[in-house]
Amino acid sequence: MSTRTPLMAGNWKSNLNHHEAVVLVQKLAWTLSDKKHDYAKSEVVVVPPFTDLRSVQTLVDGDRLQIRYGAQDVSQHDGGAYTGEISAAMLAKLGCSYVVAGHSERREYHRETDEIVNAKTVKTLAAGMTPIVCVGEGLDVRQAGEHVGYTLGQIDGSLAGLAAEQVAGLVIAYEPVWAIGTGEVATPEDAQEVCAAIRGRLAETWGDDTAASTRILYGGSVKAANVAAIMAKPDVDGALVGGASLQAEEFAAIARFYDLPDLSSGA
Ligand SMILES: O=C[C@H](O)COP(=O)(O)O
Repeated sequence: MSTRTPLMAGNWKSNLNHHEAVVLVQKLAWTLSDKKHDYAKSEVVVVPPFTDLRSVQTLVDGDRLQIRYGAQDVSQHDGGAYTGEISAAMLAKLGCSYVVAGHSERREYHRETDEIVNAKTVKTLAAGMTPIVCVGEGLDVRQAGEHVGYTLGQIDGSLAGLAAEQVAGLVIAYEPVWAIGTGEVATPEDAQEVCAAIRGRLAETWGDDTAASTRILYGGSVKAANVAAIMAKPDVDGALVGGASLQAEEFAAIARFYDLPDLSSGA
């Protein structure tokens, strides 16, 4: 039986100022508390913009919330003369538990290569935080039937040179680009196919024990209405949620996937 604690991470992207961030985290915490959310059944993480992190830290620490938080990106450099960059040490000091590395929007709009994602992953680990390394194919690759090989190539490049214990502790998010923000959700079988292939590649490269420990998330138009069916798949350990994480009730329901019916089975 899997010992991987499910993880629900809400990537707010470039949404919500620091006042709005406080309101959303308060509502989320209250909703989860009201429903007696079991954090052992799913870990809940918010990933706000950099400008919100200090406010979220103050709220989480002050109210001793069990919600964790992370950053959407990190510099590949240690600090110094890199205007606009935020170093891993700065994020660790703010109490971040997680850092997203190589989200498809960074890969596409900021030309982040696997080498850059690898450097960011290494910096995140060195600073004592957990990387959420994103991979996933675009529509053209999917239509060509090359989605598995393409995604495994991103895994090889993004995780190159890491030790087995580092890979065991990090998180991978499989996000098919064609399903992000489009309302077009991959089927649970689509998600399982690629997540299982990723776990297989981890086993080949770092061994079975490592592969059994690494958490693999699915991302792309996840909502309360579809999360239970996706989470029923054996190699899917959680979700990286975009739009639906901006609404406290909806994200709380996603976090509580274990109480939702799996609508795909007709339940
Ligand atoms: O990081 C989150 C993903 O890009 C998914 O976004 P979405 O849930 O809005 O499709």
